[in-house]
Amino acid sequence: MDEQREVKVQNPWHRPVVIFLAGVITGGIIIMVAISVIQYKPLPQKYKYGIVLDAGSSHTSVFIYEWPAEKENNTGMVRQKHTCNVEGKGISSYSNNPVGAGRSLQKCMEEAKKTIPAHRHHETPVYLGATAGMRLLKMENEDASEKVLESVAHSLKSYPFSYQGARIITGQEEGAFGWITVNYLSKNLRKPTGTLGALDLGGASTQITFVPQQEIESQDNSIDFRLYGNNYHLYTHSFLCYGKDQVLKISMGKKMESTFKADETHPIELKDPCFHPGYNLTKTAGSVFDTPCMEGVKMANGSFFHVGTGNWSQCQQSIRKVFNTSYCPYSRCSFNGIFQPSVDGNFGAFSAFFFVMDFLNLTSDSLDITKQNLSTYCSTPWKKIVQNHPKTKEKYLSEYCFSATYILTLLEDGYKFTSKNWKDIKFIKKIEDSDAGWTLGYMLNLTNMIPAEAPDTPLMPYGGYVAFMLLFSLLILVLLLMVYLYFRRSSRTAQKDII
Ligand SMILES: Nc1ncnc2c1ncn2[C@@H]1O[C@H](COP(=O)(O)OP(=O)(O)O)[C@@H](O)[C@H]1O
Ligand SMILES: [Ca+2]
Repeated sequence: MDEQREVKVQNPWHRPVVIFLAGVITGGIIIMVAISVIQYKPLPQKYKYGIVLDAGSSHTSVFIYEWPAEKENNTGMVRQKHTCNVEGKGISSYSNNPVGAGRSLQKCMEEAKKTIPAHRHHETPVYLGATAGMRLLKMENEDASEKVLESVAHSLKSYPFSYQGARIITGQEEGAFGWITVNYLSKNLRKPTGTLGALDLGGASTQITFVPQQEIESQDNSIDFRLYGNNYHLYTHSFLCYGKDQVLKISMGKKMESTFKADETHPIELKDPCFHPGYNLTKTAGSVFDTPCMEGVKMANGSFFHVGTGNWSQCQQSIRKVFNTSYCPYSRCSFNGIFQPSVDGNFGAFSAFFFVMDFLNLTSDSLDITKQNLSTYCSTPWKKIVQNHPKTKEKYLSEYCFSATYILTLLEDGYKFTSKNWKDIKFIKKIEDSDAGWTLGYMLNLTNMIPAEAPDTPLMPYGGYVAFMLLFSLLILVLLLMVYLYFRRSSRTAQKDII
């Protein structure tokens, strides 16, 4: 009996104190895991907002962006929540009525107030960036351009948002921020993979931006960025007056200059291969020559009949005349003496590049097939075109043949794309529900949302962390149980041996 009692006393697992301590340790581990899991659980998502107005030459669009507050420095987190197209023309058309420019924004800004939760209004930045239409107005009439900018600024300040400025952005900014937008949305910026070049076509200017293989020979065309720990050396150029609306005016002006000299009788007929056969509209010379882009072209006046002949190759011949390729002060040029390295890698072509090519179903064929299809389209009678597209605005409809011919000529003769790398051009409108364009990149830059260095990332993702903690604590429990069972068995064996 005495021996048995001694053994019982020697076996520590039978002591209530030890059992109590084991319970406390196990409970402590469970509480520790529970607290750390709850502590690091992501808080319910809080969203922040930003507004950018794209005051283009033809119209103004309001973009509302949204992003989770605690993830603002991660690539691809900002998304487009809402867009609103301002009624009427672009702000540069209000040169004779500047107050009207500010007033035109009202409807869309009221919509923005409804879209963004009221408690976020005061911290939501609003930016307005004006592009080539306002650049041209500034060249023509600086005073009028300032009055228009004052008017839109005054209008934007009357809303409860955080007004951050209304200005004309430079062509380099327009190109570079378009490039940032498409690469941010494609999540290319933190990966070692290549980037996407950006091609933007507007009504009054066009931009080309990409990472070149060759050295950039002109300082004006070079932009450097450090984003997420990577250095980017970009080539960019913006051609003022080479948006599709201005090129249409220039090429019509040039045609008028050459035909109207020979024929003095009024009203004059302007035969145009870029318009469909059967198209015939009376236009005024003033509506063609109302631009500073027509320098050196002899001005016509009065009205004329704009008559379509629908001949694609003649149309291309007439468009080629707007590119000056007679001089180049560098090793290679696109046109008008502007340096351009050879195009390299994939390109996203957006805004009017997309609108036009998508409308004509010309976004996925080889360059040769695209030309053939466009040629057939241009020679289709105007009557039939209208019948086939009763809902499309006739002004847009009448210009698609011209616009697509200009696009092919700009890409092939201007930028030197070939039938080999034609497939590298992707005609895009949106990437992941956000429009391709300069506005997103502009906002990301001004709100410092793209850090120069890669932000620190946790050792493991949240899900992995929770799973790890749970498994680890389960392992400790199992170990404790095994030790307990082992000691219990060995103490029983010891007891039996003694008996
Ligand atoms: N659905 C459409 N079809 C064809 N062209 C369009 C369509 N929507 C917009 N556009 C054209 O896209 C161009 C947009 O240019 P915009 O951004 O206003 O000028 P910029 O960038 O030169 O200041 C304009 O030429 C406009 O007519
Ligand atoms: Ca534009």
